Amino acid sequence: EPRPANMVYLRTVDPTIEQDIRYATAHNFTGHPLDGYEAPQCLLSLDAAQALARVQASLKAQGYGLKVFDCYRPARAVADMGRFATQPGDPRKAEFYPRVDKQDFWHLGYVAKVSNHSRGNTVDLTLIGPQGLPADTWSPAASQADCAAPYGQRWHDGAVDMGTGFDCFDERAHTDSQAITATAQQNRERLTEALKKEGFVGYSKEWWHFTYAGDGAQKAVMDFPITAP
Ligand SMILES: C[C@@H](N)C(=O)N[C@H](C)C(=O)O
Ligand SMILES: [Zn+2]
Repeated sequence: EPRPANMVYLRTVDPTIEQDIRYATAHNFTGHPLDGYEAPQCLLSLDAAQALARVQASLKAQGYGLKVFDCYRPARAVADMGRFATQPGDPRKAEFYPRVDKQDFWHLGYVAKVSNHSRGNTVDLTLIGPQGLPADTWSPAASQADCAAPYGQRWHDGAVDMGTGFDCFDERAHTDSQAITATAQQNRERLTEALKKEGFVGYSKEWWHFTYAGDGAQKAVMDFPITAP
């Protein structure tokens, strides 16, 4: 399956949006790079990428910015997540899902059987800002800190305090959670408001997950691999 012409590299639309494509690395809830991520690149539909660039511009005017963790996700990567749940081993449980069994990700709403990410209009992202601690450099030997631990104690991804880390499968990651600090609640609101103005719809179970609804039509699921430009 070739890459459709309307699926573009976000870097070519807005090189100022930071990228840390976790599923191209082992620093994600499965502990391995996912099938189909041959390069750490954010691909999105042109409409979604241009809308995200407008969000970035509006956040920059406020002294903030975006960092994306996942964009287009090949269907084979979604299948890889499904296989992970059926196989023994939890190499990254202590960081990403210390209070949840991996078999429960689907019914709890943390992972989709068919993901909108595979339609090219959905993005996982966070907010960069002046109060953010500098990003740590990850290696497989890095110790695992609970993704819902207080801001100073969990993995520093370069973002401001969002209440939890990315892909933290925990009730504190629910967008409207009251079990996080007032600062983290304000940061979630700033991120959500900026995205909403440009047509992105959030997700109640994951503060980082947004789908661009501005172009209306439901898109087809795709499975071409993510490769270097
Ligand atoms: C796995 C997580 N990053 C995510 O995107 N979850 C939603 C529900 C999905 O899989 O589409
Ligand atoms: Zn997502």
